[in-house]
Amino acid sequence: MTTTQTQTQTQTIQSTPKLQRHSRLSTARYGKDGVKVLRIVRSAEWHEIAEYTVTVLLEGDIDSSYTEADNSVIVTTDSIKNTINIFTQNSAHVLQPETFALEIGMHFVAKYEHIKKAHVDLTQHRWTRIRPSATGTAHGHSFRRDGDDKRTVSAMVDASLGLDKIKADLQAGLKDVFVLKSTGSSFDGFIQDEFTTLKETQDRVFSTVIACSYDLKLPQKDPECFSLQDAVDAPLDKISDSVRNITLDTFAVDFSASVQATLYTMADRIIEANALVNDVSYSLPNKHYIPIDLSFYQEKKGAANDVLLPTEFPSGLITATVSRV
Ligand SMILES: O=c1[nH]c(=O)c2[nH]c(=O)[nH]c2[nH]1
Repeated sequence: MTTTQTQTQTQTIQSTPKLQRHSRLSTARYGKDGVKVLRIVRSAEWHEIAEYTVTVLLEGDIDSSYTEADNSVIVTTDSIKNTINIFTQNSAHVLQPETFALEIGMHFVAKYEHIKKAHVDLTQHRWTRIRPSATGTAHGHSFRRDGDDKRTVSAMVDASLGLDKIKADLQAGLKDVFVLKSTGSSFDGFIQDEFTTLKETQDRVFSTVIACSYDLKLPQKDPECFSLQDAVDAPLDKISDSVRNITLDTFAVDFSASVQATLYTMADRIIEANALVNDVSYSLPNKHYIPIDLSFYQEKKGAANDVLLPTEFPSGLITATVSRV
């Protein structure tokens, strides 16, 4: 193609009249999803590690990138990924997931004037120190993935009113905590009508994959403006441990009258034990294990329900948010 041909084509494209608009942009948020990082914090023989999957989404004066093909307002998602990697290397808070997420969010609203909000979601994968049998003590640099469950953080930094009036929303939680108790759970007294086939039971398997999220109300030195120090000063790891322990202890020890009742007890205890937590949400799928009828084979009819069929779907799904009174 000659230069003249190229120019003519370019002119044709540029002179295309703008289409009449039938819409407006209501909301827009963009960024990088699923950025995976492992940080090693080295100190002689003792290493600390943190593995995260991070999502950063930005909001602000970016509408023209959608409506006018104006890329001049775009901090590329590639740069967002690079920023996460660089903060993972340089941050003094990298081992404290809530503070780390807030720090990344603060960076984007401070660095780019037209970026008003940053949403940082972070999942922390479990690594626990191996205790070699020769010593019985925690090893300095060897770890094992002791479970699928993860710690979660969802941080939002809002500088819409200016950098001297920053607001921060912070939720933390856990997810993918797969638990099962083989007794200590009943379910009866529910509505009986022409749609009901479920039998009442005083003894059933209770299994669920726990997802829990709690809002954190951080005390602020300056009530008008959030600062990272507010997160540094808060006992965030202690709260996380407390939520995990209460959730697992309640599930294990309490007799369950229903998934709903167990959910409420867990959340109520978390609010009682943690002054900075005012709202707790749970999502508890009821993973049904259905007794397999072996009465055709067993000598004794109605043999104990010791063999069950694990079913993934359909599952019940019990959710709620519980708030401080
Ligand atoms: O704990 C339960 N809650 C329900 O709402 C329900 N529904 C159901 O079929 N089984 C159960 N179990």
